[in-house]
Amino acid sequence: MYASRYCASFLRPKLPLFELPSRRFFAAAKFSGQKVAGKRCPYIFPASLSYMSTACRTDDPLPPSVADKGELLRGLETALRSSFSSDQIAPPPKPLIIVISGPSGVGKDAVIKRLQEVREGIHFVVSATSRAKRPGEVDGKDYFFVTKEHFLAMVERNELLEYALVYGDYKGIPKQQIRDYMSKGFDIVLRVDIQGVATLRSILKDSAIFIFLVAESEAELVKRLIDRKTETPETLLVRIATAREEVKHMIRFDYVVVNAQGKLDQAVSLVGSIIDAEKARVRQHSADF
Ligand SMILES: Nc1ncnc2c1ncn2[C@@H]1O[C@H](COP(=O)(O)OP(=O)(O)OP(=O)(O)O)[C@@H](O)[C@H]1O
Repeated sequence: MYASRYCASFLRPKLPLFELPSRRFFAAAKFSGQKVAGKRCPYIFPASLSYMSTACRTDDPLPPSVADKGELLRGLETALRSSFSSDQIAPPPKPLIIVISGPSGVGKDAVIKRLQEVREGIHFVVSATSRAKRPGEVDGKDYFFVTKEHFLAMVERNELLEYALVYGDYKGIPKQQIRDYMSKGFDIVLRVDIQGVATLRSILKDSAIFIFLVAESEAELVKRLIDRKTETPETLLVRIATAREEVKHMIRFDYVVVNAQGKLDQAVSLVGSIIDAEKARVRQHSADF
């Protein structure tokens, strides 16, 4: 495992408490930055220390024994006058809110479903809707299917983060569900129609990431909608006309992901990479609503 061994040098005169590591592994080097085995030592201890020391790698394949490593570590701690902390250096990533939007039929549901299958710790917030259930949809899984009256009562009680009237039906996001899952450490995925994006941006600002899903072309999007067999020619027309308008709002998003025909996994993998990158940010998103 060790391609090289460590060597260090410690100038003896000012090291009263310090035991020199065994000579078997540590060749003496006279001062920081000195060449050892033909290489300049990359690690240089501050010159303000009461002595100078260096640690560098040579090409010697022999690893130091466990005892020697322990000895070296203790020596380094003594030199630094503090022990090495085992605390995590990077702060633990905070749960994210990921907003996914895009034209009707682009594959929002398909991408989210697959993302949940391949990635742990994702909670897809189940929206409430007043639209009728489509064949195969499950109440509480795909949506909470409620009556228009029930939906408006939820609005009245301020239970929704955002809601909109989409193609004659209400759709909205229950706040409590987000709070509950974020407190358990889950990343939250919200699926909203384009008109909800502007509202969510104004509420969540930079505390969420906004991903716009597109097909590779308009022609592919139309084919996909036809193949889904859920639309009449009239509703198809409305969805396609709306999709044309929606693409103009891409600028509101942080990322655009192409969900190309037959390449669902590629789109899902890109969404996963975006989430990973966002979690590695130094200044993390923090939601407060
Ligand atoms: N990459 C893909 N390749 C082929 N077919 C896909 C792809 N992604 C999704 N589909 C299919 O396209 C159809 C539309 O997908 P989906 O219902 O997920 O879209 P949506 O954006 O959620 O639509 P809506 O907003 O109307 O609910 C579905 O039949 C789905 O299985």
